[in-house]
Amino acid sequence: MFQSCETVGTNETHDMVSLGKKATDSAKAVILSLEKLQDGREYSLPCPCIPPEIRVGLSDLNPSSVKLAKSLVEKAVKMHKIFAIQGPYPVIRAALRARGWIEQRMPQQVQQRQNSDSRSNDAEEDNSEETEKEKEPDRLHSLMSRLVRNEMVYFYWTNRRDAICTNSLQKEQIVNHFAKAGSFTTKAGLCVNLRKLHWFDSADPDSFFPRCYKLAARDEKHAFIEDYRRTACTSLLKYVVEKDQHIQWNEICQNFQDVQWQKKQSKLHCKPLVPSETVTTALKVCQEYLESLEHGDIDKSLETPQTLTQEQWEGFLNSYYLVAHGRAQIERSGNFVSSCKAMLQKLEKVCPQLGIDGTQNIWIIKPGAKSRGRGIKCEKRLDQILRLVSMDSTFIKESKWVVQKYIEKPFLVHDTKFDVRQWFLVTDWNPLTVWFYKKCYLRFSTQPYSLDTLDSSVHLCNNSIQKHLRPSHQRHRCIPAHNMWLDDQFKAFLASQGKEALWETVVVPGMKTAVIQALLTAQDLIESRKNTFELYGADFMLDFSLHPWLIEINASPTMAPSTCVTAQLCTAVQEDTLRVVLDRRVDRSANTGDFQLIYRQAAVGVPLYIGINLVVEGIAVKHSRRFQCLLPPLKSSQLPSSKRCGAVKEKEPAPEKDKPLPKVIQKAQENKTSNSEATLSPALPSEPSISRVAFHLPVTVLSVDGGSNFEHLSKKHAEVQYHILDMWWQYQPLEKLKITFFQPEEEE
Ligand SMILES: Nc1ncnc2c1ncn2[C@@H]1O[C@H](COP(=O)(O)OP(=O)(O)OP(=O)(O)O)[C@@H](O)[C@H]1O
Repeated sequence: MFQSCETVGTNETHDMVSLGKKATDSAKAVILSLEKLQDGREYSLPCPCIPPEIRVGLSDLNPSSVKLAKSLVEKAVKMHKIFAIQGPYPVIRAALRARGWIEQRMPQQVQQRQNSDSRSNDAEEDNSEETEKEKEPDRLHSLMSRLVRNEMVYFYWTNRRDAICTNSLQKEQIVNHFAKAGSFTTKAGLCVNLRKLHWFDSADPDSFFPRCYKLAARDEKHAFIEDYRRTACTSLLKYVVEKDQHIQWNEICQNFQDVQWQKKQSKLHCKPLVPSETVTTALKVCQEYLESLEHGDIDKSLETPQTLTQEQWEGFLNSYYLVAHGRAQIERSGNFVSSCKAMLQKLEKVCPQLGIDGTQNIWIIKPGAKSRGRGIKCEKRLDQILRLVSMDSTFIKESKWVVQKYIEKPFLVHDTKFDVRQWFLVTDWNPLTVWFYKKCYLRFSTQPYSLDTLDSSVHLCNNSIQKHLRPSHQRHRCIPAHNMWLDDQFKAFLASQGKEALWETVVVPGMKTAVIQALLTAQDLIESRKNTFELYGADFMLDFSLHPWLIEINASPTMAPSTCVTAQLCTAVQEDTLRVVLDRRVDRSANTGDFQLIYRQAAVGVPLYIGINLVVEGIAVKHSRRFQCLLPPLKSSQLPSSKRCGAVKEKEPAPEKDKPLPKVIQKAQENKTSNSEATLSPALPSEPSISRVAFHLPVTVLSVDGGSNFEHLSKKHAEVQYHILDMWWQYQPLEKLKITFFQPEEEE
């Protein structure tokens, strides 16, 4: 289970020693528990890390072993301790067995399917060696597995949700995947969902998630092109400012008769000159963008010509490429330095991502639902980006490609790029309950960071890519050959730079906030189920000021002990997950290891069910004859006395389609004002008939209190709104929902 490292520095050696010790300790613990087992005092079973000599072999299966197996099975069945695992998770298996659980083997096909699968998690990176070890027969466990083959499984750990049939799950069965998590565990899902953040939090997703577009959607493609062009403008301004600083520095060098500099200068003079209008155009576009953010463009008529025509944009981008990628010079660029600086300062206040943009306008193009760096490419020219996705044959089929702004100025360790793998655990979606792992690890690139090449070996830090590459000779020797660091090693590095405090004040809080915000935006879409939990692996990058940027969230993050770093941390995170989801169920004060509860929503009370499905109360819009309700009316006598009201106006029921519509009381009162309000009191949120509620109100909904996902509320007719109510009720039962209607203009 614990593999040796290719190169281990002092720290790693220490880690391995402690790991080795851990393994021996756990073997000793198992021997002890086996000894206890003989006395019949404690039930605990050997785990796969036990040396073969103490494993129970076939010859050991004498009548007394069989008797022992039977009694253990009997006890496990009585205590509902039967588990099943799909995928290479020896740590989970060992930890469950140590708790007295007995495994029911999953059918062979389910186990095999995992290997051929290529979904959006990165679990397939897991080493086959572990799987081989798993196959090593352990006769006593095999016997017990056979004995429990017809028992109900109480704990499933799989690396894919569809490995088990979730429809037939009993309430008390625990599973490690929620349904519909793709809304934030796929690149396209995260890209789309984070835009809804304003409904849940005042935070701006642009402050922690690099802007991202789904290229297959026409409007998104258009938005991307606009973004690309605007970024070319800001990048040009940055270039002018940085160039000036560079020249100033070179002048200092020149004073010291730096020959190297002179050589470079002469080379530079051979480069083409780009007209200074390129900079004035960029400044103009930026100015207009600033005005549009302040809605200064709102009164412009649609006929007002755009800043640049398509052809002018092409001309501008060509000049920009010559400067930023070809290192051409800009005519009299020195004259624009102060205006470029001033414009960038203004933009900084309103564009939270200006800091991660460099001068090159690089974007990273990712297939929507793949993992381990497959199909990812960095590009810097607009035409190349668009051509890449449109020419790729998979693009036509795969409508989920996303293009994301590349973080051009990451925080580097000894000039090497890295990203951070951070785990978190969700144990409930309603109320949302999130556990953050206190430990994480860094994954380095094998090559020194440079924007002169856009090769994956430099820019993608996935272990599945980097493990095949030989580390560059230029890379600093502090970075180990296995390309990983524990968070503690990074903290030590920060300390050496005088930045130690930033880990606790900037990096960790930033990662926690990003995780919570990503989950909040997905909450309404996830199928919540009690006795379900899910461990996720979020990837972050740090910018030059150590601010974390969320790159993606993986369901079923890899647990492969591929290096000494992952061997240590993946083992720990799996054991701690079981502490949270199993030990804490029976003892609220149980040790949760390195998991820290960081978010728990206030519990949402389920309204008392009083036999009524839905109550609509409120003040009808003026001219209530136009109020049409498609719900079947209740006869007055059917109403509870408190709800009977002379003003109730019963409408013709809508023709029934396939199933009976819910009972609804509609209570409306005439009102003299043109505004109107209605309060809806939902019944049990699980009541399926809620989804049939439909209102046809010729009104515009102005505001909704207590709501969550009301994206479409500005739409004119409330038919759209019933769809929203439908979604909302499923996940967030509220006692009251107040909707303010606006009286529309009278129809002719
Ligand atoms: N916007 C970005 N800016 C800079 N680097 C990025 C960006 N997005 C991704 N990367 C780099 O590319 C790598 C792969 O990206 P990403 O995690 O999105 O892909 P993946 O194939 O799902 O990887 P995994 O399965 O390991 O999570 C990241 O680990 C990171 O090093």
